Amino acid sequence: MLRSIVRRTSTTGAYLTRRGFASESAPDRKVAILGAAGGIGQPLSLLMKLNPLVSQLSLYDIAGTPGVAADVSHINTRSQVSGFAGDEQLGQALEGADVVIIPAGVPRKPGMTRDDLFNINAGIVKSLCTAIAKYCPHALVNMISNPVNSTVPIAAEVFKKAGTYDEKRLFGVTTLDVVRAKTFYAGKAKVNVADVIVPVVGGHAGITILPLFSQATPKANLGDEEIEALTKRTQDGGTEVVEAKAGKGSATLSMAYAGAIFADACLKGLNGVPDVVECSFVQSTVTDLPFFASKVRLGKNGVEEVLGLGPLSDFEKQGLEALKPELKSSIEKGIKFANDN
Ligand SMILES: NC(=O)c1ccc[n+]([C@@H]2O[C@H](COP(=O)([O-])OP(=O)(O)OC[C@H]3O[C@@H](n4cnc5c(N)ncnc54)[C@H](O)[C@@H]3O)[C@@H](O)[C@H]2O)c1
Ligand SMILES: O=C(O)C[C@H](O)C(=O)O
Repeated sequence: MLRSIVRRTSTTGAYLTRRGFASESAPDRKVAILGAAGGIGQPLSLLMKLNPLVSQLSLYDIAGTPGVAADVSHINTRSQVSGFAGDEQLGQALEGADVVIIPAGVPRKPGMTRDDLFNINAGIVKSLCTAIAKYCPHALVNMISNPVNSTVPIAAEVFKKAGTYDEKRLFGVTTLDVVRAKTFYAGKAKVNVADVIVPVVGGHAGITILPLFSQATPKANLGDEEIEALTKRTQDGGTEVVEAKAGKGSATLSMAYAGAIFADACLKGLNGVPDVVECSFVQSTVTDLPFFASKVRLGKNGVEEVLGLGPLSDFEKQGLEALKPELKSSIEKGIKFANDN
């Protein structure tokens, strides 16, 4: 009976009734956002408040979250919103969370690399992950804070030390690379952007971002130079925004969108929706590197399957070999930091 009036939408993953309201049958899910008062955190809080799969939305930052939470809480959607500020409230913010999204930390200014953020963000991520291990060790962790190529290995080491590490539950969010690759490809190939699928593999910084345009659909007859330009633009997408913002930070709105897409996919997987596949930077055996971004099938326990790369063009094969040394050293830097500090 319930089945006949409830449908799952493929675009939002929402459980909707015929009238479009969130169904009571969607299980309760708590989502916590750490860094919720920031440039990404605020629009991401808004987008997660709009997601009918969320029943409890917990907004944490060092300051400013009571205001963000009061504001967002007036939106007439399913979730109950709470704001938490300061160290002493972090435990409460995390307790019982199914998904924790982390956009906490400093963003780039023009002229900086993501690795230049390491000194500040590594410590922030380490302390937040220590609290996750204590208060919600089974949550799926969506790491947005840069440099993702190092912050994910830091998180893994923190969880290992705490005895809570489960490689199926830790994700570096690389969805913005996919979002950009889709947009830029659609523009060049003159196809409907809503139809475009492009995997992006590797990591999340410069040349470690490797879009696989040879696998893009709908197919288009783009020449080598066009593919090279699209690849470079995708790799430099973050820098394009940093420069345009001229000192006022990096991508926030497109990142909030991408973060909301990825968190929604995690929630769908937890809820048992089949065939939920997104690219993410995860523990991996796809290459000889311990962490690598590729397509991942999401399920009730997080990562259900890390999918392989599929056939690569010669240009992509070269890109794959070229990215490995940088990605390896960023991973090692994260592991070393977590073990030395
Ligand atoms: N993965 C990606 O694709 C991607 C995309 C864009 C930005 N980022 C990264 O996301 C991070 C945040 O970017 P932003 O533009 O939102 O920055 P922001 O400075 O606007 O916001 C960061 C927020 O984190 C908070 N914060 C700092 N320390 C904290 C702590 N210990 N606990 C909780 N919150 C804390 C700050 O108070 C602030 O509100 C940066 O590291 C940026 O490089 C990643
Ligand atoms: O570029 C940045 O510093 C932020 C983020 O990683 C992005 O890709 O936009």
